[in-house]
Amino acid sequence: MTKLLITGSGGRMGQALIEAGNLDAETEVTATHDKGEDLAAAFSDVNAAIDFTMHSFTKQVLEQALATNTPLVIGTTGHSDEEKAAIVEASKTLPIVFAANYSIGVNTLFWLTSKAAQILGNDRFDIEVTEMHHRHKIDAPSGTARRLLEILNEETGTSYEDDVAHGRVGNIGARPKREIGMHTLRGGDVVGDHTVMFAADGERVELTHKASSRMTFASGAVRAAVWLQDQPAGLYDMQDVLGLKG
Ligand SMILES: NC(=O)C1=CN([C@@H]2O[C@H](COP(=O)(O)OP(=O)(O)OC[C@H]3O[C@@H](n4cnc5c(N)ncnc54)[C@H](OP(=O)(O)O)[C@@H]3O)[C@@H](O)[C@H]2O)C=CC1
Ligand SMILES: O=C(O)C1=N[C@H](C(=O)O)C[C@H](O)C1
Repeated sequence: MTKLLITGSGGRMGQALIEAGNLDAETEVTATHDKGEDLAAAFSDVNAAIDFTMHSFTKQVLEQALATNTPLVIGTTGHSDEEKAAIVEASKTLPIVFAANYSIGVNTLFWLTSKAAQILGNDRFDIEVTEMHHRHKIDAPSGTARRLLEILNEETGTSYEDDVAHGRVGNIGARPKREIGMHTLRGGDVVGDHTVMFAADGERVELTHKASSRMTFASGAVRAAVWLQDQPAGLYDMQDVLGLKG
């Protein structure tokens, strides 16, 4: 039985993770942590920790995971480059899964996006990405959309800094071929929608994923925590857990 710590236990994902961790036959949630509580005590007797909280809190979670040699699943999004570098550094001595999205459907969307970009390219096809989330989400674009853009950048030889256009306004002129449009929508209780669109003269391909329950992310993260028990130190993502690489 894998003993799990869930940080951010009072949050939307924290609640789903407690449910998923106690539903899985191989895991049990034996420790929880929320703001203001003793983090070191929470890490004292667990086999893995799952963190879906706030980007600025990750540093403290990494410190405790390193101090107690506890494998870590990170679902939090919105990290700065410096915060991401701290995760990479910690993964030299600790097994860590760090993924913008733990649903099997979105990880299939990542794979499909890569294949579609290889086949269609960005010469005849214009590439646009949209995402929509609930009104409470604090980072934009979503971590999942950032990962989709990374994949599209890799496949088309474009860059996030130079070629991604975040929304459009005014007399912007005709669309440059290399441009990838990124459009963020926020409203209501939307759990998470992502679309990658390839639009050409005469035809259009749209790849869409819509999450309707946070349990899809939570059960994926619990699966990642169980998988992590047998892994050496290193930085992994959900594609590794699902065996979708290669
Ligand atoms: N990778 C994936 O598959 C998914 C990732 N996410 C990501 O997970 C994160 C959390 O999302 P969500 O659950 O909706 O957010 P919530 O705001 O509902 O929950 C965040 C939780 O973290 C706690 N928290 C915030 N700051 C701190 C801190 N400094 N110290 C300790 N605890 C803290 C909050 O406590 P308090 O309420 O007291 O502030 C709250 O319990 C986001 O980054 C989101 O993008 C979400 C879904 C799927
Ligand atoms: O904050 C959320 O809710 C979500 N965040 C993740 C992201 O930023 O991609 C994953 C999911 O779409 C829900």
